[in-house]
Amino acid sequence: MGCEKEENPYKQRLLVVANRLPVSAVRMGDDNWKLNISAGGLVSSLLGLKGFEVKWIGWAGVSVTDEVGQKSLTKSLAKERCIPVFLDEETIDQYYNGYCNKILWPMLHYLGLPQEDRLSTTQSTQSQFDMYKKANRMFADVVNKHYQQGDIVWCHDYHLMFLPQVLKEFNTQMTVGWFLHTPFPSSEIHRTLPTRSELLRSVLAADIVGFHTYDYARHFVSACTKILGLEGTPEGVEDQGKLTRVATFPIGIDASRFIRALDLPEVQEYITDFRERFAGRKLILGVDRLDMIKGIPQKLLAFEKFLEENPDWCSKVVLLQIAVPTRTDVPEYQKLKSKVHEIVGRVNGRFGTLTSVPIHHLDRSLDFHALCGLYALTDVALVTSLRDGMNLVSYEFVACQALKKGVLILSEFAGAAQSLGAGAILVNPWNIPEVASAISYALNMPSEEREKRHQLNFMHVTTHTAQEWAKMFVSELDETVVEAQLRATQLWAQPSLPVNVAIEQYVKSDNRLLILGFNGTLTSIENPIIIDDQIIDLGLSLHPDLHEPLRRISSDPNTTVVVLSGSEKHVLDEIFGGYNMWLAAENGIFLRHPTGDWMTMMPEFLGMEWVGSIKHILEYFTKRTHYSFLEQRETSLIWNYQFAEAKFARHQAKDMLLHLWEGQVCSPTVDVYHGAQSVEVRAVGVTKGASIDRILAKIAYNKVMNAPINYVLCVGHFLGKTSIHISSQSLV
Ligand SMILES: O=P(O)(O)OC[C@H]1O[C@H](O[C@H]2O[C@H](CO)[C@@H](O)[C@H](O)[C@H]2O)[C@H](O)[C@@H](O)[C@@H]1O
Ligand SMILES: O=c1ccn([C@@H]2O[C@H](COP(=O)(O)OP(=O)(O)O)[C@@H](O)[C@H]2O)c(=O)[nH]1
Repeated sequence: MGCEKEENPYKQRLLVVANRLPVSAVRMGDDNWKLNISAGGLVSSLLGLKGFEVKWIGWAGVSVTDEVGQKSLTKSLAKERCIPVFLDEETIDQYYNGYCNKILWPMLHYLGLPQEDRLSTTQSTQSQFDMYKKANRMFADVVNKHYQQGDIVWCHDYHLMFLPQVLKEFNTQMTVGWFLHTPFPSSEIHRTLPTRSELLRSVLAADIVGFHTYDYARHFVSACTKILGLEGTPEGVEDQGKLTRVATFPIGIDASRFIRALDLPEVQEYITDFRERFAGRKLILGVDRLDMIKGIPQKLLAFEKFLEENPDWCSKVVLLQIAVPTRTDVPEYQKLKSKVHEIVGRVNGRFGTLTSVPIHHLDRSLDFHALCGLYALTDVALVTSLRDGMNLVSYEFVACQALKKGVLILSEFAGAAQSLGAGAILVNPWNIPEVASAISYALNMPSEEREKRHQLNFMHVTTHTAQEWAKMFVSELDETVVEAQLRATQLWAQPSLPVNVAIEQYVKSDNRLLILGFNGTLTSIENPIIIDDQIIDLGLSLHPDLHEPLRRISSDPNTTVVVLSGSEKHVLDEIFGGYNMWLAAENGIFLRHPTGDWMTMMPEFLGMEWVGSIKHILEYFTKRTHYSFLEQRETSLIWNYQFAEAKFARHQAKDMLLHLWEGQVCSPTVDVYHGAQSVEVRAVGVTKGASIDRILAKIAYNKVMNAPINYVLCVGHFLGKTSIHISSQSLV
C-alpha cells in the first residue's frame, strides 16, 4: 500500500473519503479476506500521498451483511489504514450502479441523461437519488465516528456530492474539502439534472471545491451563478457573505514509483517477454477501463481506417488494448463490451493472417509490473477519451518512456491535454480520419521530434506529481479556512463606533479631518421614485437635519471636511457648493478646493475605451429588467435595480456579473462592484481607498497646518451591506 504506516503525532491527519477504497475485498472464508488493489485513476493517485497521516474511508467493493464478516473485514482493512463503509446490495444497486453510474457519470461526461420513455424510469430515478443521499449519510456516519478535532476531511468525487453538507451539519468547525475527478460540464448540461440545485448547494457547504482544470471550475461557478443565483467571483462562489473557494488542482502521478519499478527484475522479465512476443512489430497501446467515455470503439475504428489506408503496415503493427472491466452490473457497460468485441472481430477478420491479428484485445486488468513493462516497450500510446477528467494512463506511459521516447496520441477532451498538449499529438477522437493520420504520423515520426516531445511531457509528469497535488489542495484548504475566519471577523464582528470616545477625542483634538460619504450617508430620501410606471429622478438631496451641523463643522478652522462620493461633480456642486469643504467626485477622481475649481486627480485612469462594450451589456440587461436603469458617469457605468422585481433582478445581476467577469478575464481594464442593488463598472483602481492618499496630499499642500492632524473620522456607506458603517481613528 502507498498509505504510510508509521504513526507520527506531528503529521497532519487526513481523512480521505472516497466511494472506493484503494483495496477491494474478496471473501475467502467466514473471516478470511483477500485484498486486491482497486483499479482506476483516483486510487492510483491517492496511493501516492506522502507527508500526511492518511486514513481512508470508503466501500471495499463488496456487500457484507453478517457481523462476523464485517468485524473480520474491518480488522483486515485496518492494517491498510482503511475504514469500511458497509453498503448492502440494494444500496449499491441504487446508489452506485444507479444514481452514480447511470445518471451522474454520463451527465458529467456530456452523455446526457437516460432518455427512457416510461414513467417508471422517472420514479426509479427519484428512489435512486434518495438512496444516493442515504448512502452519503452512511459515509458521513463513519467519518463522524472517526473524526478527531484538527483532522482534515477530504471528500472525493461525484459519488459524494451530498457529503460536505451532511458533515457540516454535524460539525460546522470541521475542515472539509471536496474534489471532483471527472469533468464538470457546461452549466447548460448540469441544469438538465432534476437534482441540480440540491447537489450544488451540498457541495458548496465545503470550504474548498477543487477541479482538474480551469474549464471545469469555470463551469461549476457558472452553474452556481445561473442555477442558484449566487455570486461568482474569481475566488469562488459567494452566498450571503460565505465564500466557498473554487480552485484548480490538476492531479499527477507518483512518477518516481514508475521510474523505479522499471529496474525491478519482475518488470525486466516482462519487458523481455513482451519484446519477444511483439518482435518485428511496432506496439500501439491502449489502457482503459471499459467505459463509454474512453472512446474505445472510436479508437478501433481509427485503427481500422489506418490499416485500410496503409496496407503495408498490417503485418508490422499491433494494437494492444487492455480493457479493464468496470461497473459490469450496469447494462450500458455490458452493451459497450459487445460492441467493442464486434469491432475487434471485424477488424481482425479483415486484416488478420493465419499467424497474426492486428488487434490484441484483453478484457482484464494487469498487475502493476506487467503494466510498467508494457508502458516501457510501447511505441505509441493511444488515448481517445470522448471526455476524461484527467487520464492518468497518459502520465504513466510518459513516466516509463525515458529510454524509448515513444509518442503519445492524446484526445483533446481529456484533462491531460491541457498539461501534455505540447508534447503529445492532440486529436479529436470523433474525427476518425484525423486519428488514423495521427497514428501514421506517430509511427513515422523522426527520432529527434520524438525526443523533443517526450522531453516536454517527461518534465511535466515528473514535476507535477500526486504528492504536489495533494499538498497544494491541503495547504489551500488550510488557507481558505483561516481566511474565512478572518473574513467573518472583519465582516460581522466589526466593533461599532464608541460614540462617547469619538466625541471626547473630537473635543480634545485641534486639527481634525472628517471624510464623509454622500449617497446613503448624508442623503434624505430614496431616489429616484416611481410614479405611474415611470422612474422619476428627483436628484439626491441633503438630509434636512444635517444642514446646520455641517455648516458649523465645516466653518471651524480646526476641522477639514471632505465629502468623498461616487456622485458626479455637478451633483456635489449643487448640494455642497455653499459649504466650506473639499469635494471629491466620482470616487475621488475629481477634487474641488473649498473655494476653487475642480481638478483631475488620476488622469492616467481616464482611458475609457471599455465604455462602449460594457455599456452594451448593461443596456441589454436594462432593457430586459423592468424598472432597472442605467447611469453613465464620466468614469463609471452603473446599472441600478433597486426598483425592479427583487428576485428576478438579482438573478439578472448574477448573469450580468458573469458576462462582465468573463470579459474582465480577457481584458483586465475595469473593476466590477456588486452593490446592494446595483452593479458598477469603473476603470481599474478607481476606488475611494486608492484616491484618499492623493486627496490628503493635495489638502496638506494647500492648507497651512500648524500641527499634525490628530483626529480622523470616516463615515460612509459599506458596500455589500445596506447598513451604514462608521469607523474612527485618532492620530497622534
Ligand atoms: O470506482 P470505479 O467506478 O470502478 O471507477 C474508477 C474510477 O474512475 C474515475 O476516475 C477518474 O479519476 C482519475 C484521477 O483523478 C481521472 O484521471 C479520470 O479521468 C477519472 O475518470 C472516477 O472518477 C473514480 O471515482 C473511480 O474510482
Ligand atoms: O489493469 C490495469 C490497468 C490500469 N490501471 C490503472 O487505472 C488507472 C486509470 O486511471 P485514468 O485516470 O487513466 O482513468 P480512470 O480509470 O480513473 O477513469 C491508472 O492509474 C492505471 O495504472 C490498473 O489499475 N489496472
